[in-house]
Amino acid sequence: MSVPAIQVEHLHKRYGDVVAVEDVSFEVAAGEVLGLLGVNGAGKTTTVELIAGLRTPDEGRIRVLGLDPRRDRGALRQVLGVQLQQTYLHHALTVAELVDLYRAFYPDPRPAADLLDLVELGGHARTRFEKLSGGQQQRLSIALALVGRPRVVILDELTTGLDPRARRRVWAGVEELRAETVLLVSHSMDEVERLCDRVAVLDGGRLVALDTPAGLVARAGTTDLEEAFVALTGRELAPEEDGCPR
Ligand SMILES: Nc1ncnc2c1ncn2[C@@H]1O[C@H](COP(=O)(O)OP(=O)(O)OP(=O)(O)O)[C@@H](O)[C@H]1O
Repeated sequence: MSVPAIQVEHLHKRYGDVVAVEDVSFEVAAGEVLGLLGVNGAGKTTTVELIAGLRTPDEGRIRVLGLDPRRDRGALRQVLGVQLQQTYLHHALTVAELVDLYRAFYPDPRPAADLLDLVELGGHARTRFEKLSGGQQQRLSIALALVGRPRVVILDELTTGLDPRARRRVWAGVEELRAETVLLVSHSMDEVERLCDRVAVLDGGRLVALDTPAGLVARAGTTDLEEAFVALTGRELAPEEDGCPR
């Protein structure tokens, strides 16, 4: 078997008295799409920020394509693409200007036109970021995560707050990344069912289950993933947490 793209071993992270991540271990195979599913505060964002080298673990070992995210930051930046929850993009720049800015960071960036086509923003190259809709801003942040042809992509809250049509367009874009390894943070059952090979269920900072969507359903003895999630965590995802307005 090939070396995993991401290895996380016995990861711990606290913020003061708050235990955000507690003894979490998992691996993501090269080419796999792994979902991180959990309610607000489950530790998903902290976990991916640790993997991206944006935070330092209190304990534990992380490797991304064999690189240590803190020690090998420069090398990691060339192989990892990250779309995190908050965007810190310059609101007065246009879509094309932002893409060009990001392209300058990489030796062999994707062509700007290909990126904008992938996220269906080709017609908005001259639009300022602040004038884009929420869904368009989200799609641009995904395009920017892919500029450097990353081998590993982290997508956090991919479609939260988007309408159903925008969600489907974003999902279609992610499905085109099949050659890459993807770590996808989500609140949404239909999103992980559609996109993920396996799903890691986090609750209270702990990994409570890791399996295929069908495997989680079988293990919980339920009929669907939503029921399996409730059975595994004792919690329900609130309607506003699943990214799909009702
Ligand atoms: N910078 C911080 N300082 C203090 N506590 C934090 C910080 N970031 C996160 N936490 C706490 O750590 C815990 C895990 O938060 P985290 O954001 O990782 O969860 P999450 O599963 O990503 O939640 P959400 O779905 O709301 O983004 C929560 O209790 C949160 O309040």
